[in-house]
Amino acid sequence: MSSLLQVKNVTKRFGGVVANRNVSFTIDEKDITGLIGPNGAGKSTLFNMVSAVFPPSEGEIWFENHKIDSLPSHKIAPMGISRTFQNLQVFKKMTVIENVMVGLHTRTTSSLAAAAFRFPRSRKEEKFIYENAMEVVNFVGLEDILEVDAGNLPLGKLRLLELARALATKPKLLLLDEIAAGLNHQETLEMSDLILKIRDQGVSIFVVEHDMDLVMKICDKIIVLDQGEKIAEGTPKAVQNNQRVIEAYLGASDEEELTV
Ligand SMILES: Nc1ncnc2c1ncn2[C@@H]1O[C@H](COP(=O)(O)OP(=O)(O)OP(=O)(O)O)[C@@H](O)[C@H]1O
Repeated sequence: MSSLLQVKNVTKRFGGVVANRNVSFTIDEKDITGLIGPNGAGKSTLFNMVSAVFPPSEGEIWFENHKIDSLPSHKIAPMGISRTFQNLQVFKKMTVIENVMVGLHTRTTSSLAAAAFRFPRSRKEEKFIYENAMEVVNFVGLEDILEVDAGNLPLGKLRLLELARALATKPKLLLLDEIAAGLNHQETLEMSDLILKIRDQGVSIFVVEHDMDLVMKICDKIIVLDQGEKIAEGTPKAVQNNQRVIEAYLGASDEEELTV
């Protein structure tokens, strides 16, 4: 199996705070890779660097044959990297289908102005965008609420909409930022199945997640951070039995649990 993404000796400093120190790992094709660690371990910082929210202070990030660590986020989306946000980036006054269609504009060439004036070329693009949006809406199971405003949706449906928006650009690498946060048990199970279904379509997935049940169930490989450093990497079982990992979680707050 070849690696799709390589994180090489990445360090991130915020002033005097070292949020990540010398972290290296790879994400392999068609794998689900999880990123876990106690509060403040540096998960969000690492995730944000992989999705080009900000660059590392030191080290490199490679996607396929491209060095992406100093690219802006709008440049990595067309390369095939897409992410969801824990704090949901949906437009509340737009319908479900409109939200997904807006997400697809990054992949088309006409400007928004051209789309607004409905030039012939943009009409063709609009059809393309609509059909692609419908495909992902069906895939995540939101087809019955196409015309409902996002602002009227419960959290479970909003998380599916956020996922649909990220999937619409047909990523090779999908980054999921706490996609199960706030979901009930049944919704979390459905989300796990959906993530596995996405992987079965050939997409590599990188998840940062507090829900250990979900992580242990779906991940092929887990990276564990503690105080900014990678302390373990391996299968869910290996990581769960790793002494350093157990100690890191035992030293963490009561909210954090490694057991499943
Ligand atoms: N913009 C920033 N400026 C200064 N310090 C930061 C910034 N972002 C993160 N940090 C610090 O970097 C460290 C790692 O934070 P980070 O949010 O990446 O951890 P985390 O594992 O995602 O935590 P949590 O599970 O609580 O979300 C923390 O000490 C945090 O206070």
